[in-house]
Amino acid sequence: MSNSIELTQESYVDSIIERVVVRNPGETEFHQAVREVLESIKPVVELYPEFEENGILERLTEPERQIIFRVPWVDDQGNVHVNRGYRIEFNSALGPYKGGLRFHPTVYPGIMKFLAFEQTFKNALTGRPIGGAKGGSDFDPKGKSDSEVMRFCQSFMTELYRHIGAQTDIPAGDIGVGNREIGYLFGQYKRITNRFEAGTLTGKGVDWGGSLARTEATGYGLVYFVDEMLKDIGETFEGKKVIVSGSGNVAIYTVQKVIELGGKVIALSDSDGMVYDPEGIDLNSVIEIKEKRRGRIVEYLKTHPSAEYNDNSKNIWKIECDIAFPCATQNEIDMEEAKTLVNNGVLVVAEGANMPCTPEAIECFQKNNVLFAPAKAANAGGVATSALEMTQNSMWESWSFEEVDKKLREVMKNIYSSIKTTAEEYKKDGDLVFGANVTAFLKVARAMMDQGIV
Ligand SMILES: NC(=O)C1=CN([C@@H]2O[C@H](COP(=O)(O)OP(=O)(O)OC[C@H]3O[C@@H](n4cnc5c(N)ncnc54)[C@H](OP(=O)(O)O)[C@@H]3O)[C@@H](O)[C@H]2O)C=CC1
Ligand SMILES: O=C(O)CCC(=O)C(=O)O
Repeated sequence: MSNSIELTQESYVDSIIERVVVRNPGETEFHQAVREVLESIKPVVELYPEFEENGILERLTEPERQIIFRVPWVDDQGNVHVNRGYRIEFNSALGPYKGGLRFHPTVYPGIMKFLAFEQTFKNALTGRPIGGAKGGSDFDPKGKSDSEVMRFCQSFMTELYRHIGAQTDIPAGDIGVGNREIGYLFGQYKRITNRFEAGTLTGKGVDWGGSLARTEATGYGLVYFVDEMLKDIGETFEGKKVIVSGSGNVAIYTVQKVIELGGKVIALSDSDGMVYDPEGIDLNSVIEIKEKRRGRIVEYLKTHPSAEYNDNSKNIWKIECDIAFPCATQNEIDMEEAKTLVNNGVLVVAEGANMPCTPEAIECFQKNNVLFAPAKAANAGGVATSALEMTQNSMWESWSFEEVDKKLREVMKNIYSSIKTTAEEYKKDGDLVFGANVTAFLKVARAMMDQGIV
């Protein structure tokens, strides 16, 4: 009897993976994200036949709503351009849809769906009442003037506004969407709706409804998470050699917190290349180049001639380090980079970006006893602080930096301890990928069961 139940349940999970591949042809990142979650929760799904009876996995892998729209805009020379806009409202079992917007030329449905699917589980881990969504456009803000970015954001919001709201769907930033873009998006939302509805977007300017520490939150939260992992093995950041890929929002504030805790960051990158500074990266220069001037990381050499530059950003993983933080984009660490990191004696790999390590790379880290922190847990500090921004908005309050930072630290500590405990309960001690997937899945699945077939 128990054998037959096991067989049925196993084929249920496999059939859902197959179904996702068939129903979403060519969307490889989405297939990858679904496979990663479903394969790891398989033994748990087997324990609860009611999940199959209620079509939980069929519903969990199908977005509740997918919005695709035209975004026309005019450049500074008067030429008309047309981009494509997306909002994937994936799952609202735990609360209103919540997740960032990505503006990058590689954006297509496969990337939007993988991000929105992941966001559903990440948001569940934060302990805040938020569902999962993601959106964006194939628009490339690089090289565009502020006026062009403003006109694009206004056009994007002219369609998006009808789908979002503080109780419905609350977008925020992601790659290519920072404070500037959120400002333009919010301005247009306010103009169209005639409502100053602060809780509709997060990542706002601190003078008009934004939360202190939201800018820093993803990077700081990532480092707080790893600090907990290190504590468990009697270690700290003190004196550790650290590599951080990317040089955007997540990377910059990861570097800032690592330095504060005594670590030494020796390399950073952007999509053109990487810099290696054995003396320790000078963060103020990076902030000036990347955050203020929107320049290229190679410019670091102008003020730091002893640093080295390499025009292949993947080469960053060849540098020997104790802790690696991939904070740029999906699938930036494949098997080859993972093997190099392992051979160089890496102690911890923690994902700041969403899905930066391929499944083969994760397997390589886990087989070689590298402590591995999956994105949906380790980078959840950003969205958790967005939820704190929503709370402040609904209370018409602004909390101090210290207050928000303290809450962020508690959230990261709680995520670490809950996913670690889940892994132990299922005799998978130390497997934080399993712990994160199962903890989040059970929370979302049980809420879906409570709410009926919707
Ligand atoms: N912002 C947030 O709160 C959160 C973000 N994330 C994730 O973190 C990651 C980074 O986001 P964020 O920092 O906000 O984005 P930003 O746009 O601020 O920065 C992205 C950085 O990554 C670099 N980059 C992009 N592609 C590559 C590549 N192929 N190789 C090397 N570098 C690359 C960019 O370089 P260039 O300047 O050349 O474009 C840039 O430095 C994403 O995966 C995002 O989904 C996760 C949780 C929350
Ligand atoms: O703050 C948010 O709502 C979203 C952050 C985000 O996009 C992410 O966690 O990947």
